[in-house]
Amino acid sequence: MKILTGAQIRELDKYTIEHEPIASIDLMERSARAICNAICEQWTQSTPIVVFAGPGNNGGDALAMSRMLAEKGYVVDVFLFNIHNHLSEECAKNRDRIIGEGLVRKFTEITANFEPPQLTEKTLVVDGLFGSGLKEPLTGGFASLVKYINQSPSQVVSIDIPSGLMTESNRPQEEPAVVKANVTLTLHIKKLAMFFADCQQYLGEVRTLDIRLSKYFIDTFPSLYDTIETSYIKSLMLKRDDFAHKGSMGNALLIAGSRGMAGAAILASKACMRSGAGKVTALTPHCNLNIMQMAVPEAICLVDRENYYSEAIDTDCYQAVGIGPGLGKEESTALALMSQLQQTNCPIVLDADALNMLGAHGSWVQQLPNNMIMTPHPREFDRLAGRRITSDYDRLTFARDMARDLCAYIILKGHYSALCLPDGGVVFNTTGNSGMATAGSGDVLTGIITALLARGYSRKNACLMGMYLHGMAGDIAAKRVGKESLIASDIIDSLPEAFKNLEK
Ligand SMILES: NC(=O)C1=CN([C@@H]2O[C@H](COP(=O)(O)OP(=O)(O)OC[C@H]3O[C@@H](n4cnc5c(N)ncnc54)[C@H](OP(=O)(O)O)[C@@H]3O)[C@@H](O)[C@H]2O)[C@H](O)CC1
Ligand SMILES: [K+]
Repeated sequence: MKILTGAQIRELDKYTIEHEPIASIDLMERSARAICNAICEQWTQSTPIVVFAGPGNNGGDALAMSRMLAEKGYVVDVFLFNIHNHLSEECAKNRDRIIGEGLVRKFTEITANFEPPQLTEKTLVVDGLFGSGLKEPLTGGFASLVKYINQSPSQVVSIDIPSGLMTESNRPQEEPAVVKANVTLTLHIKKLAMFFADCQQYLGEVRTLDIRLSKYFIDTFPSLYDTIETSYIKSLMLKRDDFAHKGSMGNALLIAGSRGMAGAAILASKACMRSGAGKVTALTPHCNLNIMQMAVPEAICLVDRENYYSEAIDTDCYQAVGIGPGLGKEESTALALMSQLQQTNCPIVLDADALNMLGAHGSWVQQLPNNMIMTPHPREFDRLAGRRITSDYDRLTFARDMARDLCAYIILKGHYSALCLPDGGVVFNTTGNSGMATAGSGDVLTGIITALLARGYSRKNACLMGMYLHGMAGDIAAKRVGKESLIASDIIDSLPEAFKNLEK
């Protein structure tokens, strides 16, 4: 599903209104009906409802929904904030309708001073103050109201997006004036902010309500942001030739491990073997040779004479190289890495210490050959960026620019891992869970993507499929062992089932 910006959503609204065609007020009626139904599914008529409506169409949605809830027998108190004596056309129409019907218990239009109502544990607050039309952080009276709502013991449902949260960029504020919702009922399309870790505290459970906005517009309108679709990933699956042999299924090399970090090399190599590569070779320090051979007997081992990776090797016989898990940060390792990158012609995945070493030698980042795949977690990325990152949006924007400038594929790992592409596009992954926040999980991803590259997937497809499979295997593992106990090996053990799901 594409993710549209606030400005694009306004165009989508306009397009739907013109081409369905549907009157703007009726589209609001449709949105309000969807919101009303969602609330009725979760809360009964015995729940007293307090609605805070703003002056724009978010407020209009809230007013129309209040009328519908009252028609269904809910006890609803409505507060409409019209401080500047200006309401959007649809908001004003819905104010007149609500007054005309007279079904809500209390309707108050606030033009100056506001005496807040009592909000108890039983109350359900519906937040329809501001939606996608918010222009800047809330201040003054609205900030105080948000604080009042957040300090109350009431459950809160936000319409479209919690009031105070911008649809895209949210800079950190000392005292953020953003509603903390228990449930966010977002209209038709998730907003970009909903994919960021630093916005999750405001969103609660996010439910997307279908309000039948133009499918044609969404399908044809170019968007920078997208999410992975299962059907698309399934369509990418390469078929295994019946006459395949290990030499035709991809020869992958992993440069991983150092003294005390054999585990990273083992996890990456096992994941690589489990992801379809015909042959996996691990280049690892001599001190790790025995443990490697015992733990991953399927892999071939090449050894470095030092206790760390110290020398670049010839990679002409490999179809993909993954570098970084557990590599350490010796200066000679960093030099070997740069020399390896210059002399390797096949696709390369850079992870963990490979990224940390690039971050430590700031100017090296700009010297990277084109088409690198990088899989940083937030801290690794911030080191690579070499400047202070202020928010998840800031990080994503910087990663997008970097992917374009370096012609690279950057996977920003997180709950919704984001693949930033050389053409400026971003694709969010939708599989995975918090149990995967565990040591070695990233090494597994490196192994998977390296295998997929060796198998013959393009860089973009290997990244998409790798993120998706990694998350799906994590989800399968979480079902089996639970999120608390999940370890990286469980993700590898679940890869066969994840692959089988894609073949269905
Ligand atoms: N396609 C859809 O998803 C549909 C969405 N709908 C709903 O409409 C809102 C968006 O409505 P819009 O009127 O564009 O915007 P808002 O209601 O969010 O807010 C606009 C008003 O807020 C004022 N404003 C903006 N920033 C601030 C601020 N920092 N402090 C105070 N006031 C602010 C703004 O005032 P201006 O003077 O700047 O104009 C407006 O008065 C969307 O979220 C959905 O809920 C439709 O119902 C149907 C389809
Ligand atoms: K809202």
